[in-house]
Amino acid sequence: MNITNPPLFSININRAKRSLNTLTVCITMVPAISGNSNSLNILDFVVNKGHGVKGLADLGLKTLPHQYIQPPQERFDTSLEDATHDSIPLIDMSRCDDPKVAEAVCNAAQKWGFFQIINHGVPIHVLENVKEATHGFFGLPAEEKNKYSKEHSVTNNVRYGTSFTPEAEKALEWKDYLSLFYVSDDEAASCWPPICRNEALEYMKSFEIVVKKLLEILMNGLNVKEIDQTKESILMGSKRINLNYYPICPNPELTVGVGRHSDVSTLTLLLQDDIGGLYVRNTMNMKWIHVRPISGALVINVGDALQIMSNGKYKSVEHRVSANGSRNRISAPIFVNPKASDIIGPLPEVLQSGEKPLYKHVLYSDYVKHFFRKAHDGKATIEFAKA
Ligand SMILES: COc1cc(/C=C/C(=O)SCCNC(=O)CCNC(=O)[C@H](O)C(C)(C)COP(=O)(O)OP(=O)(O)OC[C@H]2O[C@@H](n3cnc4c(N)ncnc43)[C@H](O)[C@@H]2OP(=O)(O)O)ccc1O
Ligand SMILES: O=C(O)CCC(=O)C(=O)O
Ligand SMILES: [Fe+2]
Repeated sequence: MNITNPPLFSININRAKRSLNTLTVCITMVPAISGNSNSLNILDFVVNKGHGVKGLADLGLKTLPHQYIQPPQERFDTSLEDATHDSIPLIDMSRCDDPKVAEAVCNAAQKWGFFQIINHGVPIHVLENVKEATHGFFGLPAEEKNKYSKEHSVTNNVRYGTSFTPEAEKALEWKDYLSLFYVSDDEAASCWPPICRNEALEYMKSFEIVVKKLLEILMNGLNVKEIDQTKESILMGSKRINLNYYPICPNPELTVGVGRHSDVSTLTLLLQDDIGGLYVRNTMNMKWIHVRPISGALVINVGDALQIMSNGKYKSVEHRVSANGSRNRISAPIFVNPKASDIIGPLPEVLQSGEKPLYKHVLYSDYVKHFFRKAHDGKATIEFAKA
């Protein structure tokens, strides 16, 4: 990575004084992070002490710490990117039994890997509640949030973190997250943070019907006529909700909110607020398309598990998120996945006609662990399953 002249930190004291918590942080942390090469202290403040990038933003930094400076080829040139007028398909699910809707869903999954849906049946108040609960969680003091970090969480199923894999990344990403893996209502009631657990659970449950419908349509497009119990487990045997928080960034042009990656899920359903910043690769010309926020809509994308099961027919497309210089952004993806113990590979129905398998069979948890052990690297994860 090419980093020249790492910027010095400068802190806006008035902004930092706005809350007592932040003031405490400010007094105790300024000496520790005011150098220009003190990477250990930034990591300590953001990762170990659990302040996250929100903690940095609350200090009112005027320049981005050098640890967040991405190499030039990974940065955003939003003037170029917003100039492309392509957009991913928008599909109205109110007549989801209409063959035209099924055709639109299958075409979008093949051509774009991404689409937005409206009239999906998830009540607006459920979406609004989870957005509010996300702001609630990230607004908690660092000590509270840090109870859910990898080091302190009572379970692996609940994890508060920052960036993606800080220990493996050459440059960090400007995002904090809370990841909630669903095991049971009882486990959620005892382990998920009280400030967002009911809202996250209600959100996850309200999706069940539309997820099943989408998978039924997509399976039909692969000649899979019935989703029996085995298929149901492989397609949607596990669910994870992430609540993502992208605070205001002092130099958004130098960093990313999330780097280029594809999801390892079967399908991802994503709720974003009205701020924007999600970009999807147009695989036909390799340009980036902005996913325009549409009130009440959900963004759907194919994940690697479905690309593998469909033998490449449905595309798990690279996407990334920009950082924002003026507004805090949140998003809430639900990752619908195989179970960790499932073996995934191209479905027999897809290979029936003699098509050559592009992927081998892999244990799904091995695939996910491979994804989580490295930094974001575009479409490289799927190499792990190449035949
Ligand atoms: C955070 O920023 C992100 C996240 C994403 C996510 C995109 C997705 O598509 S998430 C969907 C993933 N699928 C599942 O969770 C369902 C299946 N589950 C499993 O296979 C397992 O539960 C497991 C996730 C592999 C964890 O199994 P476990 O036995 O508990 O293994 P560990 O040893 O604890 O973890 C393995 C390895 O992964 C790291 N890790 C685990 N959970 C998370 C998490 N929620 N977030 C980040 N990293 C996680 C963990 O640190 C371990 O690494 P080690 O180096 O410590 O061994 C997309 C974009 C983003 O920016
Ligand atoms: O925040 C977003 O819009 C997308 C986040 C994302 O790609 C992810 O969490 O996998
Ligand atoms: Fe993603």
